[in-house]
Amino acid sequence: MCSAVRFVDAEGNLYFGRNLDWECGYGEKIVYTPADYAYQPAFNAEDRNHAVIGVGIVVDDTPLYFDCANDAGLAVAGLNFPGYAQYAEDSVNFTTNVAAYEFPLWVARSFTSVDEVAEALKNVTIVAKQINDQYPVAMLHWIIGDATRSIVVEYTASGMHVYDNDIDVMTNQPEFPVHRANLINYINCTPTMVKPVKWAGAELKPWGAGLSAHGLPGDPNSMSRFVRIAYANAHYPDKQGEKDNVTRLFKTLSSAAMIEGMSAMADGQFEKTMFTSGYSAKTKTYYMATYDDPTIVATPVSDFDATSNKLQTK
Ligand SMILES: C[C@H](CCC(=O)NCCS(=O)(=O)O)[C@H]1CC[C@H]2[C@@H]3[C@H](O)C[C@@H]4C[C@H](O)CC[C@]4(C)[C@H]3C[C@H](O)[C@]12C
Repeated sequence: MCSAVRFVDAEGNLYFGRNLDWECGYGEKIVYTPADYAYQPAFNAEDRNHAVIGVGIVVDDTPLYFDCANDAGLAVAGLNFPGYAQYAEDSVNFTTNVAAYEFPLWVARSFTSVDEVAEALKNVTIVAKQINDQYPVAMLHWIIGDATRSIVVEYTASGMHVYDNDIDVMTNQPEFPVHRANLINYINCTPTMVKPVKWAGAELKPWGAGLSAHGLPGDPNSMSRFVRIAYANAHYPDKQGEKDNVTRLFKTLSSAAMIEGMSAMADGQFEKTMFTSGYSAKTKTYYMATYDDPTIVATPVSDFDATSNKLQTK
């Protein structure tokens, strides 16, 4: 399972992050793609050369991002969507064809805003092409955010779907509209302190804080995590400054984190939050903490050589 969130600080700067929940890692690191890197799109997409930073692996000199952001403050994350995602088997004439493995890179290299991405996606085919035989096509959907808004991109048997994401979170299956509609089941949940009530002759007093959110789902399944992280994100008070907003990012994501032992996958292995990562557009910094080391490591874009044309990792 994975969960993602977007919000802005009191000055309107984007913060965007995700949990990567899986049974194992892929050797992922912070990967920096400088503007002058010679990106060769898999098909006919053009490269508009934004510098990109994010979490991923490098395969055949190509950055395969799990999540990333660019110098314009546009961020994207891929989350599992098996059973629903269905990409085109081959490229389609007169459309921009993008391989699923390069989708986050293509988004972050090419655009400066969510509006621009949404416009371009009207004529995009996402193709089920592998980068090589070692890596199967990952069946994903994506959340894309900037300082103004976020969208969810789902490519299914019925083609491309781009949803306005007015709740600014995402998890896994099912489709975004089902998650969004399911929130209505929880609109009774509020963060207010419950007042004592009288039932017959009895005065019933709350145990303490939190009772007004009774019914908020606590389990790790995707729909429950969506509700929980949406609730956390919607009610977190606005914060000033980098430190408090990075705290907000990691605390909000921790509300949907997977703890080893709570949830086994089909192969019997437990899922856990392998890492939590996120981007601050205010300071152009990528942050990351892993399951085994919760220390949040900050990697500013300025740590890399922007004048080089080589991929750089940390
Ligand atoms: C496993 C990750 C998704 C985690 C997630 O959503 N888990 C949910 C579990 S569940 O189904 O809901 O149970 C996804 C997110 C990004 C994916 C990676 C990126 O797409 C980049 C490459 C793409 C290649 O095609 C495959 C390897 C890969 C390196 C992918 C491996 C894996 O599929 C990743 C790491």
